[in-house]
Amino acid sequence: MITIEQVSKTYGKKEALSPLSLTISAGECVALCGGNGAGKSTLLKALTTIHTPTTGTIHLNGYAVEEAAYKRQFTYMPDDLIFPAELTAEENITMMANMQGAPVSRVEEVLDIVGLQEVKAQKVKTFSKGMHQRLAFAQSLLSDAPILILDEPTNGLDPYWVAEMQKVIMEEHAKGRTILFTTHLLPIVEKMADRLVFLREGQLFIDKSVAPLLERYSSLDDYLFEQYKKERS
Ligand SMILES: Nc1ncnc2c1ncn2[C@@H]1O[C@H](COP(=O)(O)OP(=O)(O)OP(=O)(O)O)[C@@H](O)[C@H]1O
Repeated sequence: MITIEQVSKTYGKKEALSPLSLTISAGECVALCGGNGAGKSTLLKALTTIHTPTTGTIHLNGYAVEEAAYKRQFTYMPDDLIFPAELTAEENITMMANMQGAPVSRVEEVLDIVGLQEVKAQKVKTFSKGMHQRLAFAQSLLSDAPILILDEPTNGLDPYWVAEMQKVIMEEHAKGRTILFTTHLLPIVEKMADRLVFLREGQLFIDKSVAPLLERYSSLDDYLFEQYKKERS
């Protein structure tokens, strides 16, 4: 369970996130959407302790940020992960497994899941954008922490890998893990998410269950278009 209470973030004079409260139940799959600069990554960075919120509190499965158990509750795929370029894919993932306290046996499994087994001996500097992205996803699968936090996981992937990654995330969801991911692609939200949380200019704009919306609208695009129209009228 993720409990966010009145969390805000200000960078200098810029309020990237206005005080925001949100509860995500254990086992839910939530898509965090919104335009460029809406505050999605800022919220994920607060959740993952990369940034300290300006105000508010966050609990993961009841643990506060200050408690050691907090960091054991989640695994995270950032949108800007930089790997040591001179190390191979396997060396990078092994190093991360050691840092995360994950069993080394898991390294080969995750490289397999993301289809990098055959190129695992290649230095990361030779990798394409999509291969980097799959490696970042692989490291997020090392630990079996109950909450999986993914920042634009399908960014830069070709259609085959978009579908494969969706499949893996849905399998993790089916195992009971709580998933919070950001995306700009509403068809992915339709396919994967139980719930759509949409930020606009650092504020909560929409928080709705996806299935009932898809009973009323032919797509989430149509629903969002209507919300914007309502606002302007
Ligand atoms: N380290 C930082 N210093 C100053 N401003 C920042 C910093 N990080 C983000 N911002 C600003 O905070 C706002 C929210 O940014 P954030 O990266 O959270 O948006 P986002 O919703 O993830 O956007 P995108 O879809 O483009 O990735 C933006 O106006 C951005 O310029």
